[in-house]
Amino acid sequence: MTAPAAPTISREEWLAKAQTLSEALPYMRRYDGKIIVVKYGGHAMGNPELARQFANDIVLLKQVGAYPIVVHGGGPQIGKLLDRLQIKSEFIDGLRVTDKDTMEIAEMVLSGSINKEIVALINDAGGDAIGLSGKDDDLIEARKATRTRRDPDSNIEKVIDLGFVGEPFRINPQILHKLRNAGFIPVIAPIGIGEDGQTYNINADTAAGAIAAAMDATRLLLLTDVAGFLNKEKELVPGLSVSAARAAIADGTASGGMIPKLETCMDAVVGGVEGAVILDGRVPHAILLEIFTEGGAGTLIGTK
Ligand SMILES: Nc1ncnc2c1ncn2[C@@H]1O[C@H](COP(=O)(O)OP(=O)(O)O)[C@@H](O)[C@H]1O
Ligand SMILES: CC(=O)N[C@@H](CCC(=O)OP(=O)(O)O)C(=O)O
Repeated sequence: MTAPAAPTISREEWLAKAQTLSEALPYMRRYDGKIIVVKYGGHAMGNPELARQFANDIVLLKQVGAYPIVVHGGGPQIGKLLDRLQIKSEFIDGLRVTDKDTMEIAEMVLSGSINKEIVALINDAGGDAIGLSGKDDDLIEARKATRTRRDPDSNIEKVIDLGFVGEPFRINPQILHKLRNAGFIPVIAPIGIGEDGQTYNINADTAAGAIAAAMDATRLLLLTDVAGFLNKEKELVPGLSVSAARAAIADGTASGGMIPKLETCMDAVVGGVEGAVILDGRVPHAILLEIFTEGGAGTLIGTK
């Protein structure tokens, strides 16, 4: 693709910007050579201006020497198409129960329209983005995920069938290293491939966490539509230990989509990622605020 035409700027305007840029540069070198996995949630994608800023920020990370990898969701967009087709959808612990028809729609939406929309946005911002799903070069090998529930009457633990919901069991990151060396920004749809060739629908947070751990990422950022993890009083919690995150799931403070987010962050930091952060994709330049400022943004899940 040809690079977008660069706008022109007057000498005076440029001098003002250059001053700010040269002052900001030392802070921006902080992630030089580091891998940052950014999960871009379906809810965070709604606003075109914020989407354009998101793409600019990803390109900026690349330009200051980091290797950004985007893993995207698209839950609301899958939901809309299912509604139009009058296919009912149910969530258990934040996971969409996925039958054969739902799997087909989820793959079309994730690997098709959404993946290409994000690729185009990043390319428009001047990056070299390339779209992949977990099927490309067997990037995400998955197997069937299950959840259990304790029956309150019998007190017996029952297995719940989620259909074609997958969980990653092996990441083959070679393609991501090759793309890094070639200067590309990967944009990954959370679709997995089973050993038997079955297609699996993977929660995008889970997919991002598995990629971050396999790539030894420095940061995993989960962009969503809330300020971060909120406590019972609905206040933002800036930092959470792994044990506190586990307790929040057990006592119900975290519910729905927050459950896979916290599970992902816990797995990522235990798996060696330095910091995993849940942050508000509705805030302008949320990624840059988190990456470059001392206090960061959102909720940081750490090992302590
Ligand atoms: N303790 C909590 N703090 C913040 N959000 C929570 C909490 N518990 C449940 N949630 C829900 O989790 C949602 C985020 O998950 P989800 O809808 O899956 O986002 P995304 O599409 O960005 O992945 C929030 O919008 C909120 O409704
Ligand atoms: C198994 C499962 O729940 N898969 C998700 C995949 C997309 C996703 O996770 O999108 P968000 O991050 O925007 O919610 C789904 O079908 O909605």
